Amino acid sequence: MSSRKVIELFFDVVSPYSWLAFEVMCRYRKVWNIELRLRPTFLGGVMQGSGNKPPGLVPNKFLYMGKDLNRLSEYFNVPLKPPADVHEAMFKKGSLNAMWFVTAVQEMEKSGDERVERVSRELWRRIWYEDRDITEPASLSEAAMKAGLSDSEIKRALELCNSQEIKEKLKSATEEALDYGAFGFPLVVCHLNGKPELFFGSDRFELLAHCIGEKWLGPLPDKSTAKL
Ligand SMILES: N[C@@H](CCC(=O)N[C@@H](CS)C(=O)NCC(=O)O)C(=O)O
Repeated sequence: MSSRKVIELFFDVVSPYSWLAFEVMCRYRKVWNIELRLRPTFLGGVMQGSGNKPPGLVPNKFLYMGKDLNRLSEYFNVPLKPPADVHEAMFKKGSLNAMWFVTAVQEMEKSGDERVERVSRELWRRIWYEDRDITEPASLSEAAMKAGLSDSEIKRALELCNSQEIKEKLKSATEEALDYGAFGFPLVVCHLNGKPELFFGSDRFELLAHCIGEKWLGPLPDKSTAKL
Protein backbone atom coordinates (compact mmCIF):
# COMPACT_ATOMS: atom_id res chain seq x y z
CA MET A 1 0.00 0.00 0.00
CA SER A 2 1.35 3.45 -0.89
CA SER A 3 2.11 5.78 2.02
CA ARG A 4 -0.81 7.80 3.32
CA LYS A 5 -1.21 11.31 1.95
CA VAL A 6 -1.31 14.03 4.56
CA ILE A 7 -4.35 16.30 4.30
CA GLU A 8 -4.80 19.33 6.54
CA LEU A 9 -8.25 20.82 7.08
CA PHE A 10 -8.19 24.43 8.26
CA PHE A 11 -11.54 25.34 9.77
CA ASP A 12 -13.45 27.64 12.08
CA VAL A 13 -16.76 26.69 13.70
CA VAL A 14 -18.24 30.04 12.70
CA SER A 15 -18.13 28.88 9.07
CA PRO A 16 -21.04 26.69 7.94
CA TYR A 17 -19.23 25.61 4.76
CA SER A 18 -16.37 24.42 6.98
CA TRP A 19 -18.82 22.16 8.82
CA LEU A 20 -19.72 20.47 5.54
CA ALA A 21 -16.07 19.96 4.59
CA PHE A 22 -15.25 18.77 8.11
CA GLU A 23 -17.93 16.06 8.06
CA VAL A 24 -16.94 14.93 4.57
CA MET A 25 -13.25 14.72 5.48
CA CYS A 26 -14.04 12.86 8.73
CA ARG A 27 -16.12 10.37 6.72
CA TYR A 28 -13.46 9.95 4.02
CA ARG A 29 -10.57 9.46 6.41
CA LYS A 30 -11.95 5.94 6.86
CA VAL A 31 -12.31 5.45 3.10
CA TRP A 32 -9.28 7.12 1.47
CA ASN A 33 -5.64 6.34 2.14
CA ILE A 34 -5.05 9.62 3.96
CA GLU A 35 -3.89 11.03 7.25
CA LEU A 36 -6.30 13.82 8.15
CA ARG A 37 -4.95 16.63 10.33
CA LEU A 38 -7.58 18.89 11.87
CA ARG A 39 -6.35 22.49 12.04
CA PRO A 40 -8.55 24.76 14.19
CA THR A 41 -7.94 28.30 12.93
CA PHE A 42 -9.49 31.77 13.24
CA LEU A 43 -11.40 32.79 10.12
CA GLY A 44 -11.55 36.45 11.19
CA GLY A 45 -7.74 36.54 11.16
CA VAL A 46 -7.61 34.91 7.73
CA MET A 47 -10.11 37.45 6.36
CA GLN A 48 -8.14 40.34 7.81
CA GLY A 49 -4.72 38.97 6.85
CA SER A 50 -5.74 38.24 3.26
CA GLY A 51 -7.67 41.48 2.75
CA ASN A 52 -10.85 39.52 2.03
CA LYS A 53 -14.29 40.17 3.48
CA PRO A 54 -17.01 37.70 4.46
CA PRO A 55 -19.30 36.90 1.51
CA GLY A 56 -22.31 37.33 3.84
CA LEU A 57 -21.66 41.09 3.88
CA VAL A 58 -22.74 41.37 0.23
CA PRO A 59 -26.58 41.44 0.40
CA ASN A 60 -27.27 39.30 -2.69
CA LYS A 61 -24.63 36.74 -1.67
CA PHE A 62 -26.16 36.62 1.80
CA LEU A 63 -29.58 35.81 0.33
CA TYR A 64 -28.09 33.20 -2.00
CA MET A 65 -26.13 31.55 0.81
CA GLY A 66 -29.25 31.04 2.91
CA LYS A 67 -30.80 29.01 0.09
CA ASP A 68 -27.53 27.30 -0.80
CA LEU A 69 -26.95 26.14 2.78
CA ASN A 70 -30.46 24.77 2.99
CA ARG A 71 -29.90 22.59 -0.08
CA LEU A 72 -26.40 21.60 1.03
CA SER A 73 -27.61 20.54 4.47
CA GLU A 74 -29.84 17.93 2.88
CA TYR A 75 -27.24 16.86 0.28
CA PHE A 76 -24.41 16.46 2.81
CA ASN A 77 -26.64 15.15 5.60
CA VAL A 78 -25.41 17.83 8.01
CA PRO A 79 -28.09 19.55 10.13
CA LEU A 80 -27.49 23.19 9.15
CA LYS A 81 -29.97 25.89 10.10
CA PRO A 82 -28.81 29.51 10.11
CA PRO A 83 -29.18 31.40 13.40
CA ALA A 84 -32.03 33.95 13.49
CA ASP A 85 -29.51 36.81 13.54
CA VAL A 86 -26.62 35.60 11.40
CA HIS A 87 -24.78 38.91 11.59
CA GLU A 88 -24.84 38.96 15.36
CA ALA A 89 -23.75 35.32 15.68
CA MET A 90 -21.03 35.44 13.03
CA PHE A 91 -19.68 38.97 13.13
CA LYS A 92 -20.64 40.57 16.47
CA LYS A 93 -20.12 37.57 18.74
CA GLY A 94 -17.72 35.72 16.47
CA SER A 95 -15.68 32.64 17.20
CA LEU A 96 -12.44 33.69 18.87
CA ASN A 97 -13.34 32.20 22.28
CA ALA A 98 -14.65 29.03 20.65
CA MET A 99 -11.52 28.56 18.56
CA TRP A 100 -9.26 29.18 21.58
CA PHE A 101 -11.29 26.47 23.30
CA VAL A 102 -10.92 23.99 20.41
CA THR A 103 -7.19 24.79 20.30
CA ALA A 104 -6.97 24.11 24.05
CA VAL A 105 -8.75 20.77 23.58
CA GLN A 106 -6.28 19.90 20.83
CA GLU A 107 -3.38 20.82 23.09
CA MET A 108 -4.73 18.39 25.71
CA GLU A 109 -5.11 15.46 23.29
CA LYS A 110 -2.48 12.81 23.92
CA SER A 111 -2.83 11.31 20.48
CA GLY A 112 -5.21 11.72 17.56
CA ASP A 113 -7.92 14.30 17.08
CA GLU A 114 -10.94 12.49 18.52
CA ARG A 115 -11.92 15.13 21.05
CA VAL A 116 -11.21 18.01 18.72
CA GLU A 117 -13.56 16.34 16.25
CA ARG A 118 -16.34 15.83 18.80
CA VAL A 119 -16.05 19.26 20.46
CA SER A 120 -15.92 21.09 17.10
CA ARG A 121 -19.01 19.21 15.93
CA GLU A 122 -20.91 20.17 19.10
CA LEU A 123 -19.94 23.83 18.70
CA TRP A 124 -21.11 23.82 15.07
CA ARG A 125 -24.31 22.16 16.17
CA ARG A 126 -24.88 24.95 18.74
CA ILE A 127 -24.32 27.91 16.45
CA TRP A 128 -25.44 26.43 13.11
CA TYR A 129 -28.39 24.28 14.21
CA GLU A 130 -29.60 25.23 17.66
CA ASP A 131 -28.99 28.99 17.36
CA ARG A 132 -27.17 29.05 20.68
CA ASP A 133 -24.21 30.97 22.01
CA ILE A 134 -20.64 29.72 21.53
CA THR A 135 -18.81 32.57 23.27
CA GLU A 136 -19.52 32.13 27.01
CA PRO A 137 -17.60 29.67 29.23
CA ALA A 138 -20.91 27.97 30.16
CA SER A 139 -21.68 27.44 26.46
CA LEU A 140 -18.24 25.98 25.77
CA SER A 141 -18.56 23.70 28.82
CA GLU A 142 -21.93 22.44 27.68
CA ALA A 143 -20.65 21.65 24.18
CA ALA A 144 -17.62 19.86 25.65
CA MET A 145 -19.83 17.90 28.05
CA LYS A 146 -21.97 16.72 25.13
CA ALA A 147 -18.75 15.79 23.34
CA GLY A 148 -17.90 13.49 26.23
CA LEU A 149 -15.17 15.44 28.04
CA SER A 150 -14.99 14.98 31.81
CA ASP A 151 -15.53 17.86 34.27
CA SER A 152 -11.80 18.06 34.98
CA GLU A 153 -10.93 18.10 31.29
CA ILE A 154 -13.43 20.91 30.70
CA LYS A 155 -12.03 22.89 33.61
CA ARG A 156 -8.50 22.47 32.26
CA ALA A 157 -9.55 23.45 28.71
CA LEU A 158 -11.24 26.61 30.02
CA GLU A 159 -8.11 27.53 31.99
CA LEU A 160 -5.88 26.87 28.99
CA CYS A 161 -8.15 29.03 26.80
CA ASN A 162 -6.92 32.14 28.56
CA SER A 163 -3.25 31.23 28.39
CA GLN A 164 -0.78 33.01 26.15
CA GLU A 165 0.35 29.61 24.86
CA ILE A 166 -3.06 28.81 23.36
CA LYS A 167 -3.56 32.31 21.97
CA GLU A 168 -0.17 32.02 20.26
CA LYS A 169 -1.03 28.55 18.95
CA LEU A 170 -4.24 29.75 17.30
CA LYS A 171 -2.43 32.79 15.93
CA SER A 172 0.30 30.67 14.41
CA ALA A 173 -2.25 28.25 12.83
CA THR A 174 -3.93 31.32 11.31
CA GLU A 175 -0.57 32.60 10.04
CA GLU A 176 0.21 29.16 8.62
CA ALA A 177 -3.08 29.15 6.72
CA LEU A 178 -2.29 32.61 5.35
CA ASP A 179 1.20 31.47 4.36
CA TYR A 180 -0.38 28.64 2.37
CA GLY A 181 -2.49 31.29 0.62
CA ALA A 182 -5.80 31.14 2.55
CA PHE A 183 -8.47 33.79 1.92
CA GLY A 184 -11.45 31.94 3.40
CA PHE A 185 -12.61 28.58 4.78
CA PRO A 186 -12.81 25.67 4.52
CA LEU A 187 -9.26 25.29 3.30
CA VAL A 188 -8.02 21.79 2.53
CA VAL A 189 -4.28 21.45 1.98
CA CYS A 190 -3.16 18.19 0.36
CA HIS A 191 0.53 17.40 0.54
CA LEU A 192 1.45 15.84 -2.78
CA ASN A 193 5.05 14.89 -3.55
CA GLY A 194 6.22 17.32 -0.89
CA LYS A 195 4.14 20.16 -2.34
CA PRO A 196 1.02 21.68 -0.75
CA GLU A 197 -2.03 21.81 -3.05
CA LEU A 198 -4.84 24.10 -1.88
CA PHE A 199 -8.55 23.52 -2.24
CA PHE A 200 -10.97 26.22 -1.09
CA GLY A 201 -14.57 25.31 -0.33
CA SER A 202 -16.73 22.30 0.41
CA ASP A 203 -17.49 21.99 -3.30
CA ARG A 204 -14.10 20.80 -4.53
CA PHE A 205 -14.07 17.20 -3.35
CA GLU A 206 -14.40 15.62 -6.77
CA LEU A 207 -11.36 17.55 -7.99
CA LEU A 208 -9.48 16.88 -4.76
CA ALA A 209 -10.12 13.14 -5.10
CA HIS A 210 -8.85 13.23 -8.68
CA CYS A 211 -5.66 15.06 -7.60
CA ILE A 212 -4.86 12.58 -4.82
CA GLY A 213 -5.72 9.50 -6.90
CA GLU A 214 -8.78 8.49 -4.89
CA LYS A 215 -12.46 8.05 -5.80
CA TRP A 216 -15.18 10.58 -4.90
CA LEU A 217 -18.16 8.52 -3.82
CA GLY A 218 -20.43 11.44 -2.98
CA PRO A 219 -21.00 13.05 0.42
CA LEU A 220 -21.94 9.77 2.13
CA PRO A 221 -19.28 7.24 1.15
CA ASP A 222 -20.34 4.89 3.91
CA LYS A 223 -23.92 5.34 5.11
CA SER A 224 -23.04 3.98 8.56
CA THR A 225 -20.60 6.88 9.20
CA ALA A 226 -23.14 9.53 8.35
CA LYS A 227 -25.33 9.67 11.48
CA LEU A 228 -25.13 13.11 13.04
N1 LIG B 1 -18.18 27.73 -2.57
C1 LIG B 1 -17.68 27.51 -1.25
C2 LIG B 1 -18.00 28.72 -0.40
C3 LIG B 1 -17.32 28.70 0.94
C4 LIG B 1 -17.52 30.01 1.67
O1 LIG B 1 -18.31 30.87 1.27
N2 LIG B 1 -16.79 30.16 2.78
C5 LIG B 1 -16.81 31.40 3.50
C6 LIG B 1 -16.78 31.14 5.01
S1 LIG B 1 -18.27 30.28 5.53
C7 LIG B 1 -15.55 32.15 3.14
O2 LIG B 1 -14.56 32.11 3.83
N3 LIG B 1 -15.60 32.81 2.00
C8 LIG B 1 -14.50 33.57 1.45
C9 LIG B 1 -14.77 33.93 0.02
O3 LIG B 1 -15.78 33.47 -0.55
O4 LIG B 1 -13.95 34.67 -0.54
C10 LIG B 1 -18.31 26.23 -0.66
O5 LIG B 1 -19.30 25.74 -1.24
O6 LIG B 1 -17.83 25.71 0.33
